[in-house]
Amino acid sequence: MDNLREQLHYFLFDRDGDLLYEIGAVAVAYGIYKIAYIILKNTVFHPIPTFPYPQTRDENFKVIKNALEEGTLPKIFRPHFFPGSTFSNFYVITDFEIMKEAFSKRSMSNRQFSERFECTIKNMLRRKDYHEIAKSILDENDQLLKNGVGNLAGIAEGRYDQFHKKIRAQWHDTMKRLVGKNKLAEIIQASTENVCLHLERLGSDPSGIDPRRIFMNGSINVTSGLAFGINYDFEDPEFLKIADYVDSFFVGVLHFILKCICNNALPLWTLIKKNHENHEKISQSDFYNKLWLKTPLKHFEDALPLFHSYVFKIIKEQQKTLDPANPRNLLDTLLIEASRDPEWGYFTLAATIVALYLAATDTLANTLTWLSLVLADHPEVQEKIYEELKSAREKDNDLIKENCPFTRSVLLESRRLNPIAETLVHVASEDTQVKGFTFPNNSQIIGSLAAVMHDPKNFPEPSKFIPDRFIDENGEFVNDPKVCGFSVGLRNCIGKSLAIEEYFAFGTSMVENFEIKRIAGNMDIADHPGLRIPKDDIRLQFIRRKNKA
Ligand code: HEM
Repeated sequence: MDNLREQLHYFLFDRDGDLLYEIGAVAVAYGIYKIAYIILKNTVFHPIPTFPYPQTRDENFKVIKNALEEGTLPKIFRPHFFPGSTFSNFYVITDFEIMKEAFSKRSMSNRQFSERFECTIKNMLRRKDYHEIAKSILDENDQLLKNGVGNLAGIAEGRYDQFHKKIRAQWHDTMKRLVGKNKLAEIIQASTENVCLHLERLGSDPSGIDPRRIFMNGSINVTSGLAFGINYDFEDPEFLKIADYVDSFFVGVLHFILKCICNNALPLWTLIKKNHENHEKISQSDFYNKLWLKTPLKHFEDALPLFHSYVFKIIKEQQKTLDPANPRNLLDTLLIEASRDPEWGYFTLAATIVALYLAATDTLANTLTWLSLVLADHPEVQEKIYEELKSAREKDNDLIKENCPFTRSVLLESRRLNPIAETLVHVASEDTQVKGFTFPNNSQIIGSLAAVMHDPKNFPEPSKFIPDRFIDENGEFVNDPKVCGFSVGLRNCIGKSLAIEEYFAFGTSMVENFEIKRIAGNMDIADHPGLRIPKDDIRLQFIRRKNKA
């Protein structure tokens, strides 16, 4: 013991040399070792390679396509958006089987949502006097008002938990009920007629139009039909208001998501704002809001109370005639649920309906716009569809899908050739094994649907438009699940079957009623940060057919 004490004394005080220097040297060596360890672990020894994944969809698609052609696209990779992402826990899956297995797991079916996300939303609601708005419209004794804001994770947010499953179940129940009563077909038919009316009015102009706005309106109207049972005329001032809210949301939604991500990712939590007399705490969210104040984020945050107020007014109206035994539309179903489940607060309910408007609009409008472009380039395909629809109608005036194999093949091929979106971000809620690889807890995962649909292993000559790609030797249409534009698994697109119905109805009426000609633009992809969509210089002419089918 004495020996040890002596040795320590010698080491610290008696020998030559500067102790601080030595401690410093050890610390630096340890630091270098740690950095080298992290770099090597995340590069050379990481089981998943990094790969470029540009932000804008035009660049992104180019990179993915090239890699698929060269056979160099990894089945899973970590995107290098910027150098630091080598160390991030972000993954992109490009292989269909891996994606299917991953997204069928509950632990891989969450969205990003956290206490900080909730705070961002709460702060926004506070700034907008949201509670006062709801109070001024809804009745004082309204159960919805008593429930408060409710669960802040709407239909496209939050964990894959009991509440999320309930929302999905209620949506699908409503759909089934409406299909059973033939209501859904009526709603879509009414919108289809409106779409054709406007294509004729505006699209016959020889200089052509970008038809997106008309398709967007068609989709907005279907959502209004489902949610509230209202079929608007596209020029109705109430309808124009909704279309305006939807537009404002699109201008700002990416900024809002960016703000939530910054809030979630950065360590900064509360700042102290000093003003002359007192110290006031401001949250990180308020701080970013000040930075973003004059940007499109403002459009988003300003549109939110307006859009929600609109929903509150309809709620108040609809409650007067609500029959709990006989829900007429989605809003009725949700109001009945809110009367027994306090998680359904006024924010949850309005946000769910607004999310459906948003999710349904841009996606479907651009899918239809790609279809119109493809058809414009292939007049012979238009004619073949036209003839098929004509004879299908002769058999049965209601268009029975089974009688239209070629049409269905073309519709599916256009969706395959022109995928609109990748999946939203999925978040792992625990370490999860998928085909031998462990996605760590909290990792974020995107499924590249474009990669699956353009992989030559899944679809030979994937860049070619092959109209009868999905017709078998007996002339029957055969669906292929690898055309997976609605994603796969537990968190796939909730509106998939509705979108397919709308796409069929709008697409077939377009060909039955018009010859489509391209006047300007091409198939180039816009430099959009979220969706893979045509550029806005496209112009198409819709010439009314003389012998309508
Ligand atoms: C052609 C049209 C559409 C396409 C290509 C499309 C595609 C997608 C995709 C790729 C996702 C992400 C799935 C994932 O992260 O795994 C999604 C989610 C979603 N879609 Fe669609 N969609 C379309 C139309 C619609 C329609 C018409 C509605 C509703 C009326 C809708 C409602 C939603 C909702 C609510 C989500 C979020 C689901 C969740 O987080 O649980 N979509 N959609």
